[in-house]
This record gives sequence, C-alpha cells and structure tokens, in this order.
Amino acid sequence: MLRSSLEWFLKTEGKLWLKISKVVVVGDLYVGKTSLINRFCKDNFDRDYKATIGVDFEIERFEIIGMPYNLQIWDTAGQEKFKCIASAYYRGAQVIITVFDLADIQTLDHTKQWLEDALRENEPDSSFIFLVGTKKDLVSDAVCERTELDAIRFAKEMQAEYWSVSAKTGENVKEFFFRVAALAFEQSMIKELENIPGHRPQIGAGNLIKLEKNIIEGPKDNTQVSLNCC
Ligand SMILES: Nc1nc2c(ncn2[C@@H]2O[C@H](COP(=O)(O)OP(=O)(O)OP(=O)(O)O)[C@@H](O)[C@H]2O)c(=O)[nH]1
Ligand SMILES: [Mg+2]
Repeated sequence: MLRSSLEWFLKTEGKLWLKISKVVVVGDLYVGKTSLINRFCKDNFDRDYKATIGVDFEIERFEIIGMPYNLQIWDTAGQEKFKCIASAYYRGAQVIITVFDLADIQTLDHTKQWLEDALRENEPDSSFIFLVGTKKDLVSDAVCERTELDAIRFAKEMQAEYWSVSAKTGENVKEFFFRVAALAFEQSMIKELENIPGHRPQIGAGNLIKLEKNIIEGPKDNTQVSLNCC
C-alpha cells in the first residue's frame, strides 16, 4: 500500500515537493556542536574555540530517491548566558541532537536537562532524538568503551539513538547526518502520504527505508535508499 502510494506520489506531487526538516543541536559549551556541523556542512575543522553566540544555522541539501530534501540545522550556544536566546529556536524540531564530549563525562550528565528543555518546546513524540558523543579522537578505545556503556544507558532512557563521532578526523560524521536525513525524510514522506485522499499508507510499516540494526544503537551504514548530499 505504501509502495503504490509512494510511486503515485513520485509521479505527481513529488516533482514539486521540497521539504525542509528542522534539526536542533544542543549540549554544553565546548562539547563540539559547531565543529560537528562544520565538519558535515563545510568539511572543515577549526582547532580554535569560538563560542557560538545565541544561535546559528546551516542548510544542507540532499537528494533522496530523486527528490530534493533539505535539513535546516540549528546550532545553539552552550553557554548559560545565551540559553534564553537559543531556547527560543527549539520549537518545531523534527530532530533533536543532544551532544556531549566523550573526553568530559560531566557533559553526558547534562544531556538529559538539555533534552528536557528542547522537548518542552515541542509536541510530545514529534521529534527524533539522538545522543552524540564527540571528540572520539581524544580518548583511548578503552575509555571510549567505558563511557559508551553509560552513554548507551542514557540513550535508552532518553529514547535516543546513540552515535560517537569525531569532527577532527571526520569519523562517523557523514554517516550520522545521513541517518538523520533518512529518518526525517521518511517521516515527512509518511506524513505527506497520509494527507493524500485515497492513498492512506500503513503507518508503522516503515518500509520506505529499511534499517539493518536496532534503532537504539546507531548503525554505521544503514540506509538502503539512494541518499546524496548535494
Ligand atoms: N580533538 C577534537 N577537538 C574537537 C572536536 N570537536 C570539537 N573540538 C574542539 O573543541 C572546542 C569546542 O568546539 P565547538 O564546536 O566550538 O564547541 P561548541 O559545542 O559549539 O561550543 P559552544 O558554541 O560554546 O556551545 C574547539 O576548540 C574545537 O576545535 C573533535 O572531534 N576532536
Ligand atoms: Mg558552537
């Protein structure tokens, strides 16, 4: 049912469809939010710290199964004095990315509060949640594994999918954002198909994009659709 709806949609409305999904990135100061976004959107890395003031955003263009699709990625400030400005931009987030520093375990403890603040501004169950450990290059494999045990526990409690990345080396960064785009795209498409009279998809079937692994632990190569970053 969903497949025939999708085929019909691609032949008709899909040609004119341009969907933008809002992604909000939150977490303590200095954890590497801006660096993560810059690695993905600009493929660069700056060793010097320049605190984000309030908020900033990037738009990243994708093409998924032949359709243009954009992620609007909001980079928020971790500094307490900017929290008030940043939180004004939490509303309407289809994806919330909660970031901590793998080399600073305290920042993991604060992720629940960041998530709570972001969720307060959004409809219940309307956002995908990710927990991302950054600066993987700074910790040994042993430390990383130990920290990840806690991180995976946190992720389960937060109903989030866990990923570890390094903006410095680029490890997992592209894979992570492709995963974000794939999930947000699929959800947008299902919502769009629901609105087409006589083309009611089976909600929950989720067969637009097939995932190979458990949703809680972030898979490395998990989309079977053609997903291109433009
Ligand atoms: N080694 C290493 N350093 C990183 C990585 N990611 C970020 N950094 C460094 O960590 C510092 C803070 O990074 P930012 O991306 O500015 O942190 P932020 O979370 O955006 O900070 P605020 O804007 O203040 O909230 C910078 O000096 C970065 O160069 C990483 O993956 N590896
Ligand atoms: Mg920043």
